[in-house]
This record gives sequence, structure tokens and C-alpha cells, in this order.
Amino acid sequence: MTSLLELAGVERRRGEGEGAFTLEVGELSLRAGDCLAVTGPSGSGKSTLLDLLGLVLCPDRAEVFRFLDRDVAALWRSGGDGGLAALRSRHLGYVLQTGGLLPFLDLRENVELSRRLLGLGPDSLTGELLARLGLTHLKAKKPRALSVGERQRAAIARAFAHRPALVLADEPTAALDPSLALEVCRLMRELAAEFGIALVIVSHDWALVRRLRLPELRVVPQAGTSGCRSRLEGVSDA
Ligand SMILES: Nc1ncnc2c1ncn2[C@@H]1O[C@H](COP(=O)(O)OP(=O)(O)OP(=O)(O)O)[C@@H](O)[C@H]1O
Repeated sequence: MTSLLELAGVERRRGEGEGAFTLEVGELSLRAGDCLAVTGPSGSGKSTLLDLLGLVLCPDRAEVFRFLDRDVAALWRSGGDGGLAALRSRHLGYVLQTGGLLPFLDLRENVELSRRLLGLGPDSLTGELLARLGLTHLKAKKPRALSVGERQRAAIARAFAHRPALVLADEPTAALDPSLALEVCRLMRELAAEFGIALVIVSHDWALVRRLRLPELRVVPQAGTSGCRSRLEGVSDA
């Protein structure tokens, strides 16, 4: 199967001068339905990686950066937006640390929001997601009337509802207790595999990632380099 997302020789610097930080991605490849965890200590560059994958941060160097057969590096080089916004809104889904639901929409409307903004018609997937995430009986409730865990599950349904190619989850379980965190991550992994959606979960919770037995990449600060530098490395001791 061909790659959905492929990066090689990608670098991005943040800041200037002595305090500048650089993230280096030697190689990263994802196919439809793949699920991957990215771990690393605070400040190592996990959000920088997600911003690159989310097409919101322009790489300084990219030998290869392809997403859905589009040359992302060339799109960035072409200046302006170059179609990146359309790629982002149609083919990416996001799960944030805390739900990020709109307070004036009910749960179902929140879940359907990406589809509506994209002008997509109804999809049986919405009802299926609500059922799978145990939210059907709550669909008419506003976010303020939901528990933290229910809001987070609604945010997951929203990220998947427009059938994106890739879902990026940034510490999606930070606000949940450990048993719920495990359940929520398992659900995301199941949904991703079932619907052929690639999933990248960023987490500082190494124990959780191990329990899920997810393939893991780690953002590793490099000792002895000038300035701060991190590299994305595979973890082979799982
Ligand atoms: N806009 C910016 N300008 C300058 N430096 C930045 C900027 N954003 C991030 N950095 C620096 O880049 C490095 C990596 O930050 P990043 O947020 O990617 O790390 P992280 O692993 O996600 O951290 P955390 O787990 O604490 O959220 C840090 O040293 C940070 O200070």
C-alpha cells in the first residue's frame, strides 16, 4: 500500500540565536489506518511535529514531504496558501487536550460541524460514531451539561466525522483519569483502523502508550549539539 504521509529529511527551527530550537525528522511514513504514538519530554518538540504534520508550520528543509500524493514542500514553497487550507480542512481531524467544543451547539451539532462547514451531506458515520463512543443518549445536550470524559469523546467523534485521512491527537487524554484515558485511546485506535484513517497520538504518558502497544516514535533531545536540537526516532524496545 502506498503511503498516505511521507516525510524524509525534514527540519524546522523555532526561535533565533542561541536559544533557537530545531526539530529534525529523518523519516516518517504513515499508511491509511496506521496508528502511531509520539512521545518525548516537555519542550522536546512534539507540538512542533504536530504543527508540521497539521500543515500549519512551514518546514525550513524537506527532502520529501508528501500527503495524499500532494507535494506539501512544493505547496509551501509556492507561497501564499497554495491549497494547504483545503487539504487541512478536508483531510485532517484534530483532537485537542480539552474538547474545544462550541458551547452554543449541542453535542450532535458539534460533531457534525466539520461536515457542515465543508458542505458535506448527512453521513451514517455520525450516528455510528455517537453509538460507538456511548454518546447517543447525550446528543441533544450542550457541552456544559456533559462530563469532561463525555466532552472528550464528543471531540473524538467530531475529529472523525468528516472522514479525514489523518487525525492528529495532541495529549487527548490529559484531562482524563487513567482508566478512561486507556479506553478513549483504544476507541480512537479502533475507529482509525475500521475507517482507514491514520492516527497520530502525541502523549507524554509513556505507560499509557506501552499499555496500548502502539508503534512509538520518540522526540529525543540531542546532547552535545549547538543550540537545542531534537530528532524523531523509532522505538524498538516495545
Ligand atoms: N513560536 C516559538 N518561538 C520560539 N520557540 C518556540 C516556539 N514554539 C516552541 N518553541 C520552542 O521549541 C521547543 C519545542 O517546543 P514544543 O512546543 O514543540 O515542545 P513539546 O514537546 O510539545 O513541549 P510540551 O510537552 O511541554 O508541550 C521548545 O524549546 C520551545 O520553547
